[in-house]
Amino acid sequence: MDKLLDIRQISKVFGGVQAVRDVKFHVNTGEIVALIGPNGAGKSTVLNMVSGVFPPSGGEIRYRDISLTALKGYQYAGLGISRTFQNLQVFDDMTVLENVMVGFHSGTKSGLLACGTRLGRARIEEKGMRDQSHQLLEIVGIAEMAEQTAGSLPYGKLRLLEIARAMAVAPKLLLLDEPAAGLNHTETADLSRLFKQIQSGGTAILLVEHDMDMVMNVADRIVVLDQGEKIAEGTPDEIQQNPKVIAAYLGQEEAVV
Ligand SMILES: Nc1ncnc2c1ncn2[C@@H]1O[C@H](COP(=O)(O)OP(=O)(O)OP(=O)(O)O)[C@@H](O)[C@H]1O
Repeated sequence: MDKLLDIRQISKVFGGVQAVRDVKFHVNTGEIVALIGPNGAGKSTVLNMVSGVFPPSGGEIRYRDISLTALKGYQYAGLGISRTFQNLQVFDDMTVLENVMVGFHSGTKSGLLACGTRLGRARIEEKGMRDQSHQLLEIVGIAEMAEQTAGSLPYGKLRLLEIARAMAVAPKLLLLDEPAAGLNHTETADLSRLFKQIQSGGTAILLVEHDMDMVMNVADRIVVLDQGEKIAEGTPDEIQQNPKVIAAYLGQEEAVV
């Protein structure tokens, strides 16, 4: 399998806090990798470095043959990396469909300004965007809510909306930060199926998640962080039996076993 994302010994220091230290792992094309660990282990910090929110203090992140470490956040457009956030980022007053269409703007040839003034190519692209946005809403299972304002959706559906929007750029790599947070058991199971479906379309997923049922169900491989360092990596079966992982989780409310 091809390495899509290669994280090479990255570190992050915030003031005096060493949030991440020499972490190394990779994600293959079309693979689902879960990044787990107790609270404060450094998972979100790794995701933020991969998605260009801030650079590593040390080490390198390679995506295909590009060094992400050298890029600014805005240079990520068009790379095929997309993400969702721990805290929902939807526009409450816009419709569900419009929220998904926002996700297309970085990928359109005419750009946001031309779309706004509805000139030639922009209009054509907008029709295309509407159709594709509808398809994405169908994939995540909320197409019947397309014309409702996003603010009227229940929490679980908003999570699906965020994923539909992240899919607008047809990502090769989807970064998900705690997508199951606040979801009930049925919603979590539905989301797990959706991730498998997204994977079958060729998209790789790097998933930060506390819900161990979801992680064990969907992940091909799991990377475990504790206090900023990688302590284990393996298949779900291997991780569930790893003594270091069990010890790291002792006293945490989310048990691995
Ligand atoms: N912007 C920041 N400034 C200072 N310290 C930070 C910052 N972001 C994270 N940290 C610290 O870095 C460490 C790792 O935090 P991080 O949020 O990456 O952990 P996490 O594994 O995602 O935790 P959780 O599961 O609770 O979300 C923590 O000690 C945290 O307080």
